[in-house]
Amino acid sequence: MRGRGTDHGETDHGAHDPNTNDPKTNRNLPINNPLRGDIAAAVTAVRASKPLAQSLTNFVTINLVANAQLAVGGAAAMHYSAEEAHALNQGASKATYINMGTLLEEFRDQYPAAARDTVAAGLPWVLDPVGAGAGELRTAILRSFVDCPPAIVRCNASEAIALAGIWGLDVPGAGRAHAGVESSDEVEAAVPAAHAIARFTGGVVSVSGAVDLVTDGSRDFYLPGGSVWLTKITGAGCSLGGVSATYACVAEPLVAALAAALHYNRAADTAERVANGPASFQTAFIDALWNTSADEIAQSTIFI
Ligand SMILES: Nc1ncnc2c1ncn2[C@@H]1O[C@H](COP(=O)(O)OP(=O)(O)OP(=O)(O)O)[C@@H](O)[C@H]1O
Ligand SMILES: Cc1ncsc1CCO
Ligand SMILES: [Mg+2]
Repeated sequence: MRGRGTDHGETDHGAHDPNTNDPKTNRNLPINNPLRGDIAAAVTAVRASKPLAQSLTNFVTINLVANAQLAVGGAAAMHYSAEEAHALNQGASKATYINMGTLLEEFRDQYPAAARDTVAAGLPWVLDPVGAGAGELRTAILRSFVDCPPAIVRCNASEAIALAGIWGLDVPGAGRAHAGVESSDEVEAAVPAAHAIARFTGGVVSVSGAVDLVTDGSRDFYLPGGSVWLTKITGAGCSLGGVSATYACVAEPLVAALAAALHYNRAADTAERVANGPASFQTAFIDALWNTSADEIAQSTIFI
C-alpha cells in the first residue's frame, strides 16, 4: 500500500514476497502447463463473446459487481427473482452468481429456487456465502444449497470454515459462529474446509486473502500478489465472485476460478502503483481489469 500514511497503522499484508506468504511450496506451475493456455483462452473468450452471468447479489456492492463484470468483458443483469432466473437460464445467461450479503425474508425461497433452476438448466453457479454463520435466514438458505451445489464457492477464509460447518462437513473449526463480512482467519486456516467443500460439491473453492487459494479438492493453487487496497474498498470479494461467474460462462470451474482470481491480482498490482487512496484505487482497478492482457494474467506466478 503506498500513499500518505494510508495504512492507519495496520500491518501491510501485501502479498509481494512469496517467501513470507507462500503457505506450502515455492514451485511455480510450469510456464507450458496447459492450464495456463486455458486461462488465457478464457480471458480472450470473455472479451470476444461478452457473456452474461446473472446475479442475485447484495445491495451494498451490486454496482461494483456489475462494473467489474463489464470491465473484464462480460455482461451484467442484477435481480432477486427465481422467475427471472428461470427466464434468463433459458438462453441469455450462461452462469448465475448468488451472494448472501444482504438478505430479505423473501430470498428464503427465491435464492434456493434460482440455484435449483440454474442446475436444472445445466448451467454453473457461483456462491459467495457472505457472513456465513450469521443468523437463521442465512443459515437456512445456505443449507438449502446442498441439493444443488455451486460449481464455484468464492469466499474469504472465515466464510469457508463456517460454510463447511453449515453443510455438516467434518473439518476443524467448522460450525462456530461468525458474525460479519470480514475474514478473521488466514487462508491457510481454511485449507481443510476448502478441500471438504470442493469434495462435497464436486466443484471448486476459491478462498481470497493475501495469497488466494483455488482448489478442486485434490489440486491446490496458491496465487500471490494483488493489493491490500482491495480490502479497503467494499465488494472486492463480492465482485470477484461475479467475475468468477463471468468466467464460468466460458470455462470449466477450475479454469474460471483461476482466471478470475489472477485477473484480480494483476489488475490490483497495476492499480496500486497509481492509487492515492481507496477511491482512486477502485477507479484504477476497474481500468486495469479492462486493460490487463490475457498473457499477463496467464503467466502469473501460481504456486502448486
Ligand atoms: N492482504 C491482502 N493482500 C493483497 N490482496 C488481498 C488481501 N486480502 C484480500 N486480498 C484480495 O482482495 C480481494 C477480495 O478478497 P477479500 O478476502 O477481501 O474478500 P471478502 O472478504 O469477501 O471481501 P468483501 O466481502 O468486501 O467483498 C481478492 O482479490 C484477494 O486476493
Ligand atoms: C459490508 C457488507 N454488508 C453486507 S454485504 C457487504 C459487502 C461486503 O461483503
Ligand atoms: Mg465477502
